[in-house]
Amino acid sequence: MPLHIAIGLVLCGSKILIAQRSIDKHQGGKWEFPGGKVETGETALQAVVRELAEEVGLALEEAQAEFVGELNYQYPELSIRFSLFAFKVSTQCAIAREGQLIDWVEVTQLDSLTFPAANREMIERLNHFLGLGEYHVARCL
Ligand SMILES: Nc1nc2c([nH]c(=O)n2[C@@H]2O[C@H](COP(=O)(O)OP(=O)(O)OP(=O)(O)O)[C@@H](O)[C@H]2O)c(=O)[nH]1
Ligand SMILES: [Mg+2]
Repeated sequence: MPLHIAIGLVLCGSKILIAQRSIDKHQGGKWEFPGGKVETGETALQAVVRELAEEVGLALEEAQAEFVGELNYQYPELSIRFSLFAFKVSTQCAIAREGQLIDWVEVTQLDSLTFPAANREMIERLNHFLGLGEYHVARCL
């Protein structure tokens, strides 16, 4: 059974909230999107709202979430199913409640930061969700 993780893609204008994973954890020291394990009896949506409150002090409502998608990723040591939810917020009022480093970065700069391997596809899904995917320039006849 894969581990089920709920991820919050918290957007404020063109920026997104990221946090640094503590060094002693799986994929420690890398950047992450806030989120965590879906607990027994909880939906992924309930989990993401809880994790965003616990980790970065955001009081969000389930109704504010926009479902972005699900993705599976197989680390050599761990198989994970991620449920991705976007939240559009109007102020950057997150606080690092677990002593972690947090930052708001341009979505277009995510590619230049070090994330766990699973995040490559997560970022692609996010870009697609935001309409920032690949554009095919129409050729004029
Ligand atoms: N939160 C989060 N986890 C990620 C991301 N990318 C990624 O591979 N993961 C992996 O997904 C799992 C998430 O676990 P977590 O450490 O956030 O779980 P949690 O908040 O419940 O923490 P806990 O272990 O302290 O109770 C980890 O194995 C982590 O390496 C990401 O962007 N955000
Ligand atoms: Mg977490």
